[in-house]
Amino acid sequence: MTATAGPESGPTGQDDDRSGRDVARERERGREQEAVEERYARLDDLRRRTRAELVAVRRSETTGTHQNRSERDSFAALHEGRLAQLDAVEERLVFGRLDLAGGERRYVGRLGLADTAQQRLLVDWRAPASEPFYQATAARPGGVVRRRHLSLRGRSVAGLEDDVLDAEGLDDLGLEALGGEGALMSALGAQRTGRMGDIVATIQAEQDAVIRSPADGVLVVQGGPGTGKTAVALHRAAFLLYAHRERLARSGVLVVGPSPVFLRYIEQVLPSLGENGVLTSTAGQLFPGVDARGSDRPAVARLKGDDRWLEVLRRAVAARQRVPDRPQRLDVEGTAVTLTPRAVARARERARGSGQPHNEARTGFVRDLLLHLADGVARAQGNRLEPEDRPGVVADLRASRDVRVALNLAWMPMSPQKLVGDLLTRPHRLAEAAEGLLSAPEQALLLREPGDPWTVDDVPLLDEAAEVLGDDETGASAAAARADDRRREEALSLAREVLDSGAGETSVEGFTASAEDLAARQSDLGGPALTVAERAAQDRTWTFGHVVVDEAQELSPMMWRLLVRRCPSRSMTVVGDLAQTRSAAGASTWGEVLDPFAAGRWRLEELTVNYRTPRQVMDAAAAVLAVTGAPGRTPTSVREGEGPPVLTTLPDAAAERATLLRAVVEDEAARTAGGRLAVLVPPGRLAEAAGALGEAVAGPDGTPLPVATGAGALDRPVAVMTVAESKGLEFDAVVLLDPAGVLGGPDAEDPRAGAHDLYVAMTRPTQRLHVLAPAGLDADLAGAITGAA
Ligand SMILES: Nc1ncnc2c1ncn2[C@@H]1O[C@H](COP(=O)(O)OP(=O)(O)OP(=O)(O)O)[C@@H](O)[C@H]1O
Repeated sequence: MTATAGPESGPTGQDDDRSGRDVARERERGREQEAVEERYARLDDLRRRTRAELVAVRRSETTGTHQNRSERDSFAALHEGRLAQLDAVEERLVFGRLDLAGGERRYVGRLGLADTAQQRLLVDWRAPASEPFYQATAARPGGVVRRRHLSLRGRSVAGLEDDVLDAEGLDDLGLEALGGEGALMSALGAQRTGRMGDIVATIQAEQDAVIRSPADGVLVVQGGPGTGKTAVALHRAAFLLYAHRERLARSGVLVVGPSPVFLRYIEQVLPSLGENGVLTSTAGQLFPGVDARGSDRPAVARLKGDDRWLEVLRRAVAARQRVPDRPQRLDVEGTAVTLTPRAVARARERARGSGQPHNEARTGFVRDLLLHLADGVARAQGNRLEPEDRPGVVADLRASRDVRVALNLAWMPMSPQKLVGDLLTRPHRLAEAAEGLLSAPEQALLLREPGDPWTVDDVPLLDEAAEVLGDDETGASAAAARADDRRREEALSLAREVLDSGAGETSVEGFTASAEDLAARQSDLGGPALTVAERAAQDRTWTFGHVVVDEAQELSPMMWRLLVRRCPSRSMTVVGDLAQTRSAAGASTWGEVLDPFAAGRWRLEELTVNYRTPRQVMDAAAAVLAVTGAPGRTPTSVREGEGPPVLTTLPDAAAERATLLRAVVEDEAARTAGGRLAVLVPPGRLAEAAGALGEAVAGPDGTPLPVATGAGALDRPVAVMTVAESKGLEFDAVVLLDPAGVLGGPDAEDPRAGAHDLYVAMTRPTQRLHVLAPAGLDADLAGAITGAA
């Protein structure tokens, strides 16, 4: 049962004419306004106090020791962080109220607040006490009599909506079910802004169960388009940070998304939930120092994602540990010594036997051979090598060019970039490592020009190579990492002492300064105060407390290996939709992907309701999947739309095509006045579409509406992008150019990929889809698009 009291149901005439019910509603809204104001007043008060504390810390004298300065900077950073969190919750601070059977009333909001007497004013949406707000139903009220949604405009209560879960338990108010637009519907009907927003006020029960699911193991969230997978994954990250703050503040949370544009699309969600410390990254950015943007052709991507590469890389490294064919004469300060294959083979055997990675094992290899050669130098000079002479002789050997060259040829120190780069650009290197593993045609496919940029598909190869190679600074960075760990431990115990003294108190739930927060800052002794996320981004060996992977169906087995290295605890949230897989290296079942590294440790949850795409458009997208031979389970749309997609035939002549495209875009822009529009195209049509639309189209009132492609597209009213770029995004209206072109590419060998691309494109709009197709479109496909099939 739902009752609403919003502006539309408010007073319409003179006071005298108001029905008793209107008066009751108005009075109720007034009461809620008071409650809301009290909570904002408390928030303002906390902001003032935090600001004052920050000023005091900044002004405080320190005795000037390194430790004191560091402590002061850490507290300053902590207050700054808290202030940012308090500022982030301004909008819709309070959005719900629970009335419980025993008479208790709980306000639910974006953070927890208590008054000066420690009486609870507001419950954080993530706290257990808020759970019934999302979970209670009429069938299972769980002690909830009424759930109230409050909608705010600024700090004013603009509307109330009640779910009466237990009419028996209700008191005097007696709001009747008006069945008006609920909070959810109005959230879904709102115009898009180009950026994803949070959904705290309207999380649905099936989504809430996923968000609050325990942190351990791999949670796979499978769901069709628009089911809120991305929203749920981000809210889950915020929930886990709340529920496990101690642990996660120190180890960090990583969110992996499909593209830089997507990361920009979601960038405001976590900060708006008061969480700033999460590292977001594309798969192409997961190897520090490399920012891979492009992908390989599907056949190449599939090959690079294959775990045969483990053996290829192992062999490629082994091939850099070489025993010379014959003895070599080396000049050491005028003395000739001989390096025999036997000596090299023995040293290699021992170094390999150490079990260390290549670059680290090299230290032992070199030491062995230098000692061996030192004996040779002494013998050549007719002496016995005395222990005290050894360092001098070894220094001579190290200075000898001949010795350096010989040792490098036998065991070359190597970077991952060099190892993988050589394999991809030098046929003989690849052949030597891939013999019997990759066929000659496969090897030919992999080869590319030297100097070509790294691709996303190269990233897991680089990371795997780094594992086999180890540190190339002969252990220097490992030692640095160990020193770092030591500093972190020291900082942690210092932070605990500081907190034990009571200096970190706050009355904001969930914002309690933890020793880990402080330690995370303080361990940057001497350097700029890096956050955990910033440090993690620079460190390939960083292990995160939790990893969230969006669009996970696209990742190859090699990429999964990389992710597991970043999160050995396997506390992961993996969201995706197998029906949207476009990468040739991606998944067709979750078991196939997850069993190799998390057998028995992953669980599947499904989301079944599409909150984005209107019903008629979703039906058409499902029909398209069916006729293109890639049927899959599709979600049910929660909203009715204006109608099925419109299909218009494109003329043959280029100029006429451009005119039509422009006219359609201008018409759609007029209908979505102020909203966001996307023109989605197969890659081969990007230039044509961008050229036809130019820098702007005419807006409804004649003002120009800017058009953009690429990274800037999200901020413009009209975005022109390929279907691949539109993954995970949404727009009020979509104009889809050339569906057969989308279907025919990108991978002729894998028709599934084209069908899934078309499905992705068709499910991006929240309002309308207009398809423009060249003449001769397959009749079944046309029927499916227009809903006639
Ligand atoms: N409970 C909710 N309340 C309000 N809006 C919601 C809710 N759940 C989802 N949405 C909205 O629905 C839209 C789709 O959500 P989201 O992008 O997370 O879906 P998705 O499953 O990741 O989609 P896709 O796989 O197609 O990219 C977003 O605008 C999101 O804000």
